[in-house]
Parts: sequence; structure tokens; C-alpha cells
Amino acid sequence: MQTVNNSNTSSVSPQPSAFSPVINRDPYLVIENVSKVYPSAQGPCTVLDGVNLTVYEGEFICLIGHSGCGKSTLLNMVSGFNKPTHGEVRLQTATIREPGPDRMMVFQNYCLLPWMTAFDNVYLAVDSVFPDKPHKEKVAIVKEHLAMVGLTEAADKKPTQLSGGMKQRVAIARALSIRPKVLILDEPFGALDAITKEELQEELLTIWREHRVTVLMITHDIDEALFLADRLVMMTNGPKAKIGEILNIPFSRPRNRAQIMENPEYYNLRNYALDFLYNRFAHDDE
Ligand SMILES: Nc1ncnc2c1ncn2[C@@H]1O[C@H](COP(=O)(O)OP(=O)(O)OP(=O)(O)O)[C@@H](O)[C@H]1O
Repeated sequence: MQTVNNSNTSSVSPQPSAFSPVINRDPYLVIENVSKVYPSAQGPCTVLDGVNLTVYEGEFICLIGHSGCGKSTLLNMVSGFNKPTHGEVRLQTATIREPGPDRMMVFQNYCLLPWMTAFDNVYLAVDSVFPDKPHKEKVAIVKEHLAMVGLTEAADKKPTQLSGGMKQRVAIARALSIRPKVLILDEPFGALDAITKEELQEELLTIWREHRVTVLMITHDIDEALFLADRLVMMTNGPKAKIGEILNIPFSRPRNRAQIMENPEYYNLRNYALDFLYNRFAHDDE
């Protein structure tokens, strides 16, 4: 089993896994020496302390860690909705200072506009990023992306008429319709039942392969991370959370869930991650 201990902040650039379908080996997204201090009633609270991570183009990265350790804070600094107190985040060498259409987020609670149909929710995003494209072309982009997530028939339905899985499909179609470089997913399948979750994991892998998008995804589910990721980034507990270790996930692609679960390495990795979370960095509440 290949792990990278990142607790030494000088190890900025662990190489991508040999099994990872990365597009090239130049650093693509770089989180460099990032710390975040929030004000609190008890004084300044350092949530993240010296986080370093280099992501390569086309990688699928999962991030795991106990509740409150700062996973969303970290990914919000990639999206540009939050800023590091120290350090910086760069995409293709440009420092990230604000949100932009090259980095799209998908959240657990879908964030769809309830008064609009699935079609209009996606169209709104396409129209705001490509205002100068002809209407016909924008409609074609929306249709292509709704078809990609199997929602052609549901295009005219509003969010209240869609299941949780369908709403998350719309959110994914919306995020990808504007062709981001990085797709950031914050526990996207956390509210879904087990069967829908597995279906969406498979669909996400297909879309990721076809779009060649770089993915950063927060999850609390180790099995989900082992099925999806090239690398699993495991965070230590906050305050002053860091990246504790990074696991390279060596399963070849395209992945087959049944085959992976027959592989003894799956259980080695699973036990290693469980030990990290529940013994070495056990949460006080658990
Ligand atoms: N805007 C803010 N101001 C002050 N404190 C904040 C702010 N945002 C987050 N925090 C605190 O920072 C810590 C990390 O929060 P964050 O949401 O990043 O953790 P997380 O690992 O994503 O948690 P979860 O898994 O529960 O979503 C928490 O203690 C939280 O209360």
C-alpha cells in the first residue's frame, strides 16, 4: 500500500499515483502552505494550519476527515468563496482570489432555484457564462448536459417534482455545462439512499472520464472514496488541521465495484483509512 505522509509541510508535491489517468504531470492546482484563522468568541481560531496539496490535471481527489476539521473551508478556498489567511491556492499558476466559472461547486443540498424547471436551472448557468453565444447553441448545450445525466424526459419539471437523485443530476449537469476546469463536490451524495448513491457514483465516473475534468470531492464515506478517487486525502482533526496522509488508490480504470470489492487491497486500504480516522485521529465525540 502506497501512502504519502504529508505532515511535514515541505512535502508539497507528492506525485500522482502510477494508476491515475492524469493528463500531464505539471502541477495543476496547488494549495501552498494554506492556513485559515476565523474569529471566534474565544479569540482567533486557527482551523487549518499549513496545508499543502498539489493536484494534477484530470485527477480525481477525495477528501476525508472528521466533521469540523475544515474540509469545506479548504475547498471553498479553491472555489474562491473563502480566502486563506496565509498561503495561497493557484490554478495553472494563477492565484485564486475570487469565484470563477473555471471552478464549479456541487453541494449536498442541490442549490437549485425552486421556481425554475431543470432545463431553466441549467440554462441560467450557461447564459450567465456564455451570454454572447446564440440562443440555439445555449439550448443545445443544456440539452446535451441534461441528456448526459439521463434527464431529457424531466427537463420541464421543477425541483419539487424531482427525486433527490434527479435534483443532484441537475446540479451536476449545471456545473459541467459551463465546462469548468475543476469540479468541486461537497458531500454531493450524502443525502441520497444507498442505491441512488451507487448509481450516481457510476455516472460521475463516466462523466469525469468523458469530460476530463479535475475533481475534488469531500465525502464521509470511505467506500465511496475508494471506488472513485485516484488519491484519498485524509485530514487530521482541527483546530490546526493538516493533511495527515494521502492514500494512492491503485485500482485500474474503468472501475468495477464488484471486482474492487474482491481485491484484498481494498480491505487493506479501507482498514488503513478507518484506523486513521477512528484510532489515530479519533474525534473527541466518538
Ligand atoms: N465563517 C466562519 N466563521 C467562523 N468559523 C467558521 C466559519 N466557517 C467555518 N467555521 C468553523 O471552522 C471549522 C471548520 O468548518 P468546516 O465547515 O470547514 O469543516 P468541515 O470539515 O467541512 O465540516 P463538516 O464535515 O461537518 O461539513 C468549524 O469549527 C466551523 O465552525
